[in-house]
Amino acid sequence: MTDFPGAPDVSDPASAPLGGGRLRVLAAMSGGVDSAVAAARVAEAGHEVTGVHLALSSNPQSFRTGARGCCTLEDSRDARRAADVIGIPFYVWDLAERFREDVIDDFVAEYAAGRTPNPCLRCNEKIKFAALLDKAVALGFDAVCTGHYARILTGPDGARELHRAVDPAKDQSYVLGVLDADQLAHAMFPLGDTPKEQVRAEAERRGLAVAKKPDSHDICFIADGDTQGFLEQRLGTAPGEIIDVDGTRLGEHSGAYGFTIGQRKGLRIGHPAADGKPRYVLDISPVDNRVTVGPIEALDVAALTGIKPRWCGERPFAAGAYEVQLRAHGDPVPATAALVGDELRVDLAEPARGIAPGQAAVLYDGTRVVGSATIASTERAAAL
Ligand SMILES: Nc1ncnc2c1ncn2[C@@H]1O[C@H](COP(=O)(O)OP(=O)(O)OP(=O)(O)O)[C@@H](O)[C@H]1O
Repeated sequence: MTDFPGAPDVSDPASAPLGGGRLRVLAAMSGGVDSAVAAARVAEAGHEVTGVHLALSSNPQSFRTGARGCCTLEDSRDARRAADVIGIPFYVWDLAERFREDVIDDFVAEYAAGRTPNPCLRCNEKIKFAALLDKAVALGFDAVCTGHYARILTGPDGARELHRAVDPAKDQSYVLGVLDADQLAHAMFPLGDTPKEQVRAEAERRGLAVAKKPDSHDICFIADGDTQGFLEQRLGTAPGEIIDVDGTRLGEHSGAYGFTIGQRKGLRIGHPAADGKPRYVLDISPVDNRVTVGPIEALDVAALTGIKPRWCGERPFAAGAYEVQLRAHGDPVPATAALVGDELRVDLAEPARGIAPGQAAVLYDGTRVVGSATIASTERAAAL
């Protein structure tokens, strides 16, 4: 039915969440090349596709700083033009209020609490596969299709499973690890089998004007990339101390929230540490507004506890050996994982460096995403 590998065919059960045949699919179109090609593939495979762009900023012009953020007016126009080329109906839905509450306010609150959130994961959890999917299902759509790089495969028992994309540089399964079985049953990721360069070439062949549009950067609502400035605008300044692991005062900061575990650059340390070695952020304490720094080896973590564990797909979790990924672009680490009460305990087979509370610990069994939990605390590999 289609020339493109990974395109969901109407006769392929893995692409047919609700029993097969021609599906009514809502394609989430950001105005970028990935979601345009994803929508085109699903339409070409014979499904009935409607495009929707989400307006996620209440002031889209404010995102226009030259860098590519999300949902500028230009993005919305690009998405509409792509829908026209594909030949599908297109709408803009305003989810700015939900996005502000569930993603931006949460992002600010997490930093204020000394944690390092992942807003893309939060957006998938609360916006794309909650608010958007709920609305889609209520309107009679069978599935939501996005340009995420991940694969949905059918396991030996017939259950749908989330897997890493074949292009490791583009794999987004980490930020989709929060999806439960029901959300997975209504999701389509048609690009998971294709390297990004092929997606661009395909966009060109299909006459999509976004073929050469640059990729969006990490945090779409901070278009200039200045997270520190963004947080300072919302949280103000709160001068406090930077102290060494032994309690020595080394300098000061203008707000503990501006730091991330493992950070080295941007530390205003007035006095060198006693051992003369460079210092890295080890701990952020919003209660006493203190940032603790130490030598690089103090960042090595041997174990962690994750809260709010979620299992991706239908298979129940079983304690055992897995790989765990601890940040969006990090390498997976061999580990054993078990539930202790309602928390996930993960013991790493080798120490991992700079693990920040607030990030997700995503468990993998080979390429399959098993589930995820939010890192709440870590245990150092060696005593200082
Ligand atoms: N404003 C939006 N409106 C509708 N869908 C969106 C929007 N932003 C993101 N998405 C959907 O979520 C997917 C993943 O978002 P992400 O920000 O990672 O985009 P991306 O990988 O740069 O893809 P694209 O090239 O389509 O922008 C997109 O491919 C798209 O399907």
